[in-house]
Amino acid sequence: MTSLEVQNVSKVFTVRDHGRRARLTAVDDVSFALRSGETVALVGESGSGKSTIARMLARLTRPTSGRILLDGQPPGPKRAYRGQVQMVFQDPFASLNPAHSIGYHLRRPLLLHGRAHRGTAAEGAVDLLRRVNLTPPDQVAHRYPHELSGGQRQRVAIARALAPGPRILLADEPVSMLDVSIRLEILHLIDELKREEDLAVLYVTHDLATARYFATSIMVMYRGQIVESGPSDDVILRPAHPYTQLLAAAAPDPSTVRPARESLVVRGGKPPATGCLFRNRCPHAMPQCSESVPTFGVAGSESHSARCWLLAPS
Ligand SMILES: Nc1ncnc2c1ncn2[C@@H]1O[C@H](COP(=O)(O)OP(=O)(O)OP(=O)(O)O)[C@@H](O)[C@H]1O
Repeated sequence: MTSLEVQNVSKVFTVRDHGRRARLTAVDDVSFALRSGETVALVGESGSGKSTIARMLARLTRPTSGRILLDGQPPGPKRAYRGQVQMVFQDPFASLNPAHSIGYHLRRPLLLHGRAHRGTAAEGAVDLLRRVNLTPPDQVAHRYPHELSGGQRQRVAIARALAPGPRILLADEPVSMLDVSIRLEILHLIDELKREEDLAVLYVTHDLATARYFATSIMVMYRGQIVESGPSDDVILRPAHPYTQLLAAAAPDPSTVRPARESLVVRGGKPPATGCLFRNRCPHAMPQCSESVPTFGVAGSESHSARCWLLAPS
């Protein structure tokens, strides 16, 4: 069983604020694990730090502090790590090179990661296209990105991510740029591949409905922190943190899929710098919320917890 463990990871960016250098904590002391055969959804509004987490796991950016362990070990060289951990990006239009054929996009990682040699790479590419249901695969291999629809391109991006034979797939808003009508197909494809290949999947999304449907567990992020996590149904049906409650109340009917970017955005005044970062938007804020934010278990579920004083045992 493969696992990717995130231990107390933080990411601080240096940004310019009115011409002065300032520190922006994009991810603040986050811990969780991804395991084979499970999808973990990371949900939260825009700017909460979801992509920064995915990018740190893909080793596209370094954590400022904390550790990421692959099967209990500090990850080795980047190429070997990328053979195990692959990412699918949000924008299928930007992620493929218009100058190269689809077959080229797939042969390259097969060769680079030693999964094929010159004589077998073309066949390997066709096999990958078959696995993501792009038919007829031998013809699709000769096409160029501009000849494909957004959904087909995202299937190619998924095929390319599968090429090195990864154990972990990071899917950063994989359907948010696609036509609503094909989003579920792509999410079902990722789900099928997860089951067939026993992948561990991180699903980054704004959308609570698909998070609940496709993920084993959900983590809710607010301003760089995971404020609630637990089994998907528990988090959505019995949200414990006032922020999750707000998201769940604003979410669409779970049987439909729509871009939830707008629906998840809730408004408030200037955010606090310490204590509970949500307290200025919280209808239940108490004096102790300005001091510390402990994590409490939610009664009735072993793995459901939230960072909120409302859950303190009386
Ligand atoms: N390279 C960077 N330099 C400076 N700030 C950054 C950088 N990347 C991200 N940030 C900031 O970090 C915070 C978290 O951004 P991130 O993209 O991780 O959020 P997100 O939850 O993925 O948002 P979205 O859903 O819009 O993609 C934001 O305030 C963002 O502006």
